[in-house]
Amino acid sequence: MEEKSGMIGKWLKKHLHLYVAATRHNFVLSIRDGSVDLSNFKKWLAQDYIFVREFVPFVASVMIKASKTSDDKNDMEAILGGLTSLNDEIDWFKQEASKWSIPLSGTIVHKANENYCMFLSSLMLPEVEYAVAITAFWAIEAVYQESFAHCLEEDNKVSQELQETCKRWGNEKFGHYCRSLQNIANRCLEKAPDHVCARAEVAFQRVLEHEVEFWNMSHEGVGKSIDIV
Ligand SMILES: Cc1ncc(CNC=O)c(N)n1
Repeated sequence: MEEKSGMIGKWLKKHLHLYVAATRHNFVLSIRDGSVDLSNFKKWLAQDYIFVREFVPFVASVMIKASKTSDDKNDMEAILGGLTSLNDEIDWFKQEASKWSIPLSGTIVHKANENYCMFLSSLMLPEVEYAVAITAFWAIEAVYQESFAHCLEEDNKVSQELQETCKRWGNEKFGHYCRSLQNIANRCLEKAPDHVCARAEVAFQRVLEHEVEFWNMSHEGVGKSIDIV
């Protein structure tokens, strides 16, 4: 009998080092302690805008899988809620980019970003089970929620101009949303056959690895990027 925290609770313990690497990355800690280099922040913002635009069809594909396979109609509605908030999010990125005068069009896609987006595409394939897709979706959201909630803890030294970014993902409402995704994923995993659970666990680890690479990229030069026409 799985303990209350379910399969994901077990994986969070088993892969704690990777989860901490993704949610307490030096880039995140530098935002929290106010030492972040603004040029690194701007690099991250421009790349994340590209990522979120690729994330939208991925979330739509999870919603389609939910509509086809889930036994609980709330799943699709929860995922639809996430999709609609991404609509506001893209507008927010455009406003932030103009505030920082970051030209969004023509941004060179960094290799780590391109790899992450290719991973998202692989999860959109119809043969990828819903339990695998919803686990990856939860993990992607949870990494940002945990990272930016950490930045908002008391005794943080986040600069005034970065407060809004931290609040975007670090707020309690998004935290509640991530917990609802976690519950949906756990319910799916409880019912999934072992080989599907194994695939979901691998997807969870891959998300964490890609998130670490994504944070790393804001430290490196743009050298390792490629042109996407
Ligand atoms: C690289 C990455 N991972 C997770 C998120 C959070 N989800 C949508 O906003 C994000 N924006 N970017």
